[in-house]
Formats: sequence, C-alpha cells, structure tokens
Amino acid sequence: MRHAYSVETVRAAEAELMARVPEGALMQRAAAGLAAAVAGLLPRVYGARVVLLVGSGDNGGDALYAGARLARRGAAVAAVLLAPDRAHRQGLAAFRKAGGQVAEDPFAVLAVADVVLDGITGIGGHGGLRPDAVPVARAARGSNAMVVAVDLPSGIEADTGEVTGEALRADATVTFGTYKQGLLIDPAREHTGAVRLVDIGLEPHLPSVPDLEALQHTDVAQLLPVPAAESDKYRRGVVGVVAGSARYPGAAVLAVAGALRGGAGAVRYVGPAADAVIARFPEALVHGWPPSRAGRVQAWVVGPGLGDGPGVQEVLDTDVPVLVDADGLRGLDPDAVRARKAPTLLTPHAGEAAALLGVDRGEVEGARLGTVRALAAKYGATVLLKGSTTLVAGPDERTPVRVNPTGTSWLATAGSGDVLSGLAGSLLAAGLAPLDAASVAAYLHGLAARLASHDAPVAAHDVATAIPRAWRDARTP
Ligand SMILES: NC(=O)C1=CN([C@@H]2O[C@H](COP(=O)(O)OP(=O)(O)OC[C@H]3O[C@@H](n4cnc5c(N)ncnc54)[C@H](O)[C@@H]3O)[C@@H](O)[C@H]2O)[C@@H](O)CC1
Ligand SMILES: Nc1ncnc2c1ncn2[C@@H]1O[C@H](COP(=O)(O)OP(=O)(O)O)[C@@H](O)[C@H]1O
Ligand SMILES: [K+]
Repeated sequence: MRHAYSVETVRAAEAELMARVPEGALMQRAAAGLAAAVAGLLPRVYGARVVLLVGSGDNGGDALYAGARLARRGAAVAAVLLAPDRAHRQGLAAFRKAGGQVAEDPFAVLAVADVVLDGITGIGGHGGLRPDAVPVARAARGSNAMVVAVDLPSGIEADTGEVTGEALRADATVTFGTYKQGLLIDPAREHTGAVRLVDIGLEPHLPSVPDLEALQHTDVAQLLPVPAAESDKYRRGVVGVVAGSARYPGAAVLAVAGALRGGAGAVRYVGPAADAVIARFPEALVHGWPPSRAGRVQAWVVGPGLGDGPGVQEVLDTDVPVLVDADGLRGLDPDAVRARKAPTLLTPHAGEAAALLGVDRGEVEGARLGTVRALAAKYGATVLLKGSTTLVAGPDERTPVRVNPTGTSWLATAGSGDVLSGLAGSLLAAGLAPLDAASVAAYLHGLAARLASHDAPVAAHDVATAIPRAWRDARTP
C-alpha cells in the first residue's frame, strides 16, 4: 500500500522527529536525497547548469542546500531568490560558500539551464503561485531544462490536490518523508511528473493509518477472490445486473461483460436487454421482471443505460450489497440509501456527482477529495468517484480514502464505466467489502485498459476482455 498524509500529520511527525535529531539534520537529509536524485537525472553533474527557484520558506532552504551539494560536485548553480530578504539564511550562506551564485537576471540563467529545482513553496504554500513567481515559473517551463519540484510542485494544494491558481508543472518531483495527498490526486497530480520519495526517517513517527492510500499489486493480489477446492458457482457469489433499456441495450451487455470477469460464480441479468445480453454472453442467466424473482443474488448492480426504467428501488429494498451507477443515480434519495442495512456503493462520474451534491461539475473536478468525502457522508455509503484519479471513500470518515494509481485517460471512452460497475458488483458478490470491491475494480479496470491500449485507443469491450490479463498481472509478483 502506498500511504499519503495530510500536511498537519506530516508537520506533527516532523516535529517529533526533529526533537530527536540535531538541528538542521532533517533538512540536510532532504537536501542530500534531492541532490542525489538530481544528479541521477543529469548525464554528468560536473559542468551542468542548475538553477534554483528559491521562495521564502524551508522549501527554498532544501533547494539551496541541494544546490550547494551540486556546486561542490562541479555544477554551475545559480539561485533565483523570489524573496531575497527572506531566503533561508543558513541555506543561502552554505550555497554561497560552495560557489553558488545569486542570479542577477533570472531569465538569462533559465534560458540556458539543464535542470531547474523548484523550491518556491512546499507544504507551507497556499493559493497558487504569487504574481512575482509566475513569470519565472513560466520561463522555467518554457526552457529546455528539466524541472524538478522540491517536495511538491509549487502552487498546488498539498492536502487536496486542488490547483486554485497557477502552479508549476514539473517533470519530476522529489518528496520528503512521505507522500502528500495532493501528489496523488488530480489536478495537482498532473503537475508532478514521476514522484520519488526520499527517506528522512519520518516513517516511525507517522500514524499507522494514513489519510489517503493507494493499492499496489501485492495488495490487490491479496484481495482478489480465488475459488476454493470446494467452491461452487453459488459459493463464489452471484451478481445480479439491472441495466440497459430499449435505447441503450449495449450498457447492459458491457455491465455483464465486466461482471463475468469479476470473480462471481454466476451473473443474473434482469431488464429489457435480455436478448442482446444472451446473444453476446450465453453464460449469463436472464430472468423476467422483477429482480426479487431472479433467484439467489449476493450483490446487485443497477443503473447503466437504465434510462427512466425501474429497478433502483427494487434492488435497494433487498438485504444484499447494491451498486448504483449512471442513470440509477439520478435523483437518488439519500434517506433511501441511508436506511439500508446492507452496504451501498455509488459510482458517479464528475457530472453525476455534481448533480447529487447540487454543485457545478467544475467544482467536483477541482476538488475531488472533498467531493468523494461529502458524497459518502451524505449517503452513508461507499462512493467511487470516477475520472482522472478515481477516488473511493467509505461512509466512516476515519477510513482512509483510496486513490487509484492505474488509470489511463484512454478509459475516457463510452461504456467503460458500465464495465467498471459490472466488475465492482461481481467483486461485491464474491464477498469483498465495498471499499475493497470498488478500489480493486478500479485498479483492475485501469490496468486492463493500459494492457489493452498500449497507448492507442481502446473500446469499452476491449477493457472488459483484458480484465483477466490484468487479474493475472496483479497476481504476478
Ligand atoms: N519541517 C521539516 O522538518 C522539514 C521541512 N522540509 C521542507 O520544508 C518545507 C516546508 O517549509 P515551510 O513550512 O517553511 O513552508 P514553504 O517553504 O512551503 O513555504 C512557506 C513560505 O512561502 C510563502 N508562501 C505561501 N504561499 C505562497 C505562494 N502562493 N507563493 C509564494 N510564497 C508563498 C509563505 O509566506 C512562507 O514564507 C517542506 O515542503 C519541505 O520542502 C524539509 O527540509 C524536510 C524537513
Ligand atoms: N481522464 C481520465 N483519466 C482516467 N480515467 C478516466 C478519465 N476519464 C474517464 N475515465 C474513466 O473511464 C470510465 C468512464 O466511465 P463513465 O464516465 O461512467 O462512462 P460511461 O458512462 O460511458 O461508461 C471510468 O472508469 C473513469 O474513471
Ligand atoms: K516546490
């Protein structure tokens, strides 16, 4: 599991650690890791042209000490001081002593730089880059230099992944002690490039339960349901799908396609697209209306392509886990969901989430973490918010939110969400807890899309077909 923490938690852990080590030791550890990472990105350090963008806080201090280390190895290092009177005093002294120069003309040094270290703001920054930093950040981005963010790209909100003003776009980020939440959540994540974590000894001082977590292959492998020797199709779990309409029969087919690859032993389909479903998937069990007469079902999926058709209340009235997606979410009554004894999983995209909360779509996309938490609280349900960096939150606010690390924007294709809902519903039926079912489904779905896509367009049914490959991939150590 990859863990990320809020700024408040990071600061508390840093304070604890700082009390145990000599003054300045942490910043030296950070700077040493940063200098080593930058050296690794350069063909050679000797003679390389390095520019530091230095703000008024300790983030600038990290950059100055790392710059001093690079200068001692023969790099030509220039510092652009955005607040000359407030630049880290000891860091600046060490930098000058090592042969570093303070740049008179920022744009001249940036134009010929090989690498730029962004030390404008770290976890202390808020509200986007200040106006004086904007032209410098733009010049860095517009140059041929590689831009390396120190701790995080300046201008992003470290806690939420929001980008409220201008933020620097880095090619790589070297972060200290632990991941900050914003590094893993869009839109900020788009600014980070590849993220490298430098160990500064913080780990033992961080709480064991993170604020945000991302599944990795080994976590998924442990959660995937595997049939036991004594299993039969019912013991593996039966997933019921209520989806599709005369207008959108394909959504039913795609949801069933996902469900068939999600580990349940059988898929029951109830709805108006039975002919289309059975024509494509003879292994699906189709049933007449209502869902309650379909036989044993351990989890229901309702909503993809449903239009105005019935089904939502019918499955909410059951006592098994229910996943509500797409059209099923329209006007969904929080009280009806909260009243359920069995778990409910909602899987909105940004537009659906905005409608459920009565806000603009842009607000949802800009503040994904707050949105997923707010929806989970409002509905007393587990919520999977789709889109770039899919997030999953449980109804208990003490449970860490899960962020999916496998997504790809090739998934932005019609019908891929239907595949996801079938897949997640199948994992629910196989017995996974809602948070696990949702986050494992998002993980496999993203991985399947990557495997099927290889950086070329994919159709939703390609994603469904690649799920078994993703499943095997996740189980391969
Ligand atoms: N606390 C620690 O133990 C360690 C901290 N480290 C570094 O210290 C950083 C945090 O340092 P600070 O708390 O000093 O905070 P920062 O250096 O992140 O920034 C705070 C300063 O930036 C200014 N500022 C805030 N928003 C701004 C904006 N939008 N534009 C321009 N300036 C803005 C503030 O007025 C303040 O002077 C971390 O991100 C990390 O890089 C590391 O050295 C590791 C150890
Ligand atoms: N920019 C993106 N980056 C990564 N994944 C995305 C992006 N846009 C959409 N997706 C994913 O694609 C799927 C689309 O689902 P959805 O919006 O419900 O579409 P549909 O209703 O057509 O099936 C979701 O899994 C979502 O997370
Ligand atoms: K920074």
